[in-house]
Amino acid sequence: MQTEQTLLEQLNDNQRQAVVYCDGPQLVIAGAGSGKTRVLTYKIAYLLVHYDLKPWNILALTFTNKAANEMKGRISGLVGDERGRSLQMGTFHSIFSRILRVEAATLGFSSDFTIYDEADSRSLIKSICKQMGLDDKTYKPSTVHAAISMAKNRLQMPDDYAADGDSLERDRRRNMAETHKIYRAYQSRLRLANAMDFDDLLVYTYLLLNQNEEIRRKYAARFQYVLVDEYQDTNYVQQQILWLLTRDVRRICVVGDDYQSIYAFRGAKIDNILNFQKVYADAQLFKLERNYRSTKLIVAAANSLMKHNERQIPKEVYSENENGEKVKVMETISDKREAAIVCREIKRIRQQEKCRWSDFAILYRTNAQSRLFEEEMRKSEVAMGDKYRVYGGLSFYQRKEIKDVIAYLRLVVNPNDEEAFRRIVNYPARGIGDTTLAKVLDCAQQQETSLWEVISNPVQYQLLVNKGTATKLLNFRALIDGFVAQREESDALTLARDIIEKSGIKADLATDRTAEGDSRRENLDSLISGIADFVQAQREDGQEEHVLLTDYLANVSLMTDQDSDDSSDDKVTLMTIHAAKGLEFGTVFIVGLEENIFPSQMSVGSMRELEEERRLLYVAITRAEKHCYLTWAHTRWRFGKMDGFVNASRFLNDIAPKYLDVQVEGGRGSGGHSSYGETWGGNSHGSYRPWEDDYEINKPYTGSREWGNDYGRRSGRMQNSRPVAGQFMADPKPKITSPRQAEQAVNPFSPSFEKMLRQGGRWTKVEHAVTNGGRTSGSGQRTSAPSGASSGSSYASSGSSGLHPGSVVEHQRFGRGVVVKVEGVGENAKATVDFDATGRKQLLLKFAKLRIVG
Ligand SMILES: Nc1ncnc2c1ncn2[C@@H]1O[C@H](COP(=O)(O)OP(=O)(O)OP(=O)(O)O)[C@@H](O)[C@H]1O
Repeated sequence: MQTEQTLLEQLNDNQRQAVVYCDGPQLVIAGAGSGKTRVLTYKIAYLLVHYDLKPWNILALTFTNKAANEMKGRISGLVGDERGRSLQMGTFHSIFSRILRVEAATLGFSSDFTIYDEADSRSLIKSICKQMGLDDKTYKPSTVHAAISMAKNRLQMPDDYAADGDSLERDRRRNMAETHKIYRAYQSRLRLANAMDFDDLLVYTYLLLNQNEEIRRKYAARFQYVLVDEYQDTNYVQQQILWLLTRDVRRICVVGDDYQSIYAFRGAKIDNILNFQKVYADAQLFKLERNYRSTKLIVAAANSLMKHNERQIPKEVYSENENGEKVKVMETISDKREAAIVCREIKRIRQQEKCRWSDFAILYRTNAQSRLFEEEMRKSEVAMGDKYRVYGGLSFYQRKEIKDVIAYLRLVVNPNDEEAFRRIVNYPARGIGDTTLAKVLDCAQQQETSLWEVISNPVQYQLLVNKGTATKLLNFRALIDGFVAQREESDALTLARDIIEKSGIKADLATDRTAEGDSRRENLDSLISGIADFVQAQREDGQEEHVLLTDYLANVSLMTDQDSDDSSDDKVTLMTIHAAKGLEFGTVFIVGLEENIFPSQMSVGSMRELEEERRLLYVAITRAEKHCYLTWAHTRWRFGKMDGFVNASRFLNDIAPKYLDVQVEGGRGSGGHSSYGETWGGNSHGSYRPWEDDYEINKPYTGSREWGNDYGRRSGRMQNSRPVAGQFMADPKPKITSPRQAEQAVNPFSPSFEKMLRQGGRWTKVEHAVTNGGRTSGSGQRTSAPSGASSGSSYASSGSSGLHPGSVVEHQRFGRGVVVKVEGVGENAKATVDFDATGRKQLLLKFAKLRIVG
């Protein structure tokens, strides 16, 4: 246990001031890496030691359960286990779901309500659309759910929504005019199922506190001090709940960084942090600006990026660490090369600095981008197949076999749970088909009751099924009833084991002798181990003898993205930037810095969204301690074809060039200050000369160019206007998976592929795409005319046609030059060109697209 004195000694001046100020509302703006967690942890310890507050009177809200557990552990270390354990600390959802269970009756729910996850919500919407006769291609469940979720985030209930002209108009424009009716049906089905979705946990907490003054006072009095982490990512409802809880005593401390607000797509409102001092007029502002994590140059680069955002609280984050090296920008010819180069760099740095695999992270905008890196790592010559871990994709709890068992557990706890019922009523198969289920559903709808009620009283609800089906339904009911009866005596572990056995799931899985079947059985074992762990942990925490299923389910359903992260492995991390929030790594690669990927296509039309994308890049850069790389590729495969309109991300132009060391594939960087250009071009790598084989024939490019100006010009004038599908949006719920099997990908430079292109006549289109930086079409037409280019110019094709000594040509990177010699034919056609700025080069025409300008 530490004394107040020793606690405060571990903080810098600004951190200490933020910790000891407890007289009223407080806003702590904490720059990246400035010790936000430390301040929160120590402040709570200080409240316990100096003010002798009782731990249950302190409410601390975090972004993930993991963060809460870590903080609890650290506080216990400072002030002792007993006090640490009793703190009210967790995510908004987990803390408020506990309150809702206690107060459920006031809201007309029973305390055993189920929490529907995203998949449940979508499945329910799908079922409603089906019943309403709406096409689920027009009314995509995910889109409808997003609309409902956003409405809830605005505290707009079905009646408000139906009366809101703007919402109705927007839905009409999207051909989804019936959304308000779906919303109404959705809310009523949730209620019949005694279920709440994630958003409801907040909405009902708000309604509970707002409509019941006595209850509000009770909790306002209980939570004498409220602390909130990551305040920049709170939404409107969360802010409203906090106001209800703190408006009397106003002892609230919010910590956050407006620069790191990246969850607007989930409803987060940066205005909460920007306007905190308006809402709490007497709030004191504290700024933590010293970054302990990164080198000076990384911090400076990140700051320079943020100068381009208008909406912000001004701050000057600084570092007292060493200068370090500039942020490296790597421009590669293709997405495959990008992956190859990143892997090579990881190996080089690891060997040079004797660091661990886990010191590296590859961060991308969307989950789909991980595939190429996985493929590269799995190549035998790269041999990193077991050295990486992908976070994303299907989480453990989303796997079918796990969802099946959880559905049984849910139904036992809350037999009215419609989604659980529908999932398992005929799993394992017991002869209750879709037609029967549809009848039960219709009956429940007409009688405004749950599916369970209908099968419990089929006669009363006039369920019209034949005798055989009625018996099957009764048997199912008896099976579940048996577990319900057992629920009070058995703990969660025993009950889960019994359910797997008696429901027939175990027998069903036993029949599957495939590798897939093995993995399903292993997953079930793992689920059981998880339940055993939970039961054990609860007992160690002094919970009662029987750890109830309700507690386990509440815990599982509120797991957040990062909660199952086991970062103890020594592996390279591959994850989206959203998932990397709050983490730090020695070396960070931020990949795919291209227009329409980062920033995403969805954001480029709106200033606010662009600013959010810029903040996302800020978050990514500030994860790096020592080395930070920004990479982009001239060509990228998407949706099974090469995207030949790739431009560098406009954000590269936002970072002050003096903090960047630009490396162009095949040549030295523009910075000229780094020795890195040498190794990159291939000189000091000995045998590794990446470009000579597949791109430029002669020596690597050794010239320089003005990165900043060039990108400004290019991204400005050659915007890609093609739509990009949702696959490239941020995955709102990144999940952890093991490395997955390599998928088949087409290698743009493989012999067979080239042959295919030549034969299929797509070659011209693709080869233009390779290097002409945004101009389109096989005929050499451009979608937008680059400034200074003559409108009559044409491209040299894969052969040498059109090119002859004396031709004046333009190359995207080397600039203008005069052709000296043309030799070879077809595939092997080469040209020797004297470039004004960069000297003589010999180029393979099939790759080095030259535009003939004179
Ligand atoms: N006063 C201090 N003295 C030494 N190290 C510190 C101090 N405060 C924080 N640190 C260290 O700085 C690093 C960053 O701290 P922390 O993770 O709390 O930052 P953060 O503000 O939460 O960062 P971010 O918002 O970027 O995720 C940690 O390694 C932490 O131990």
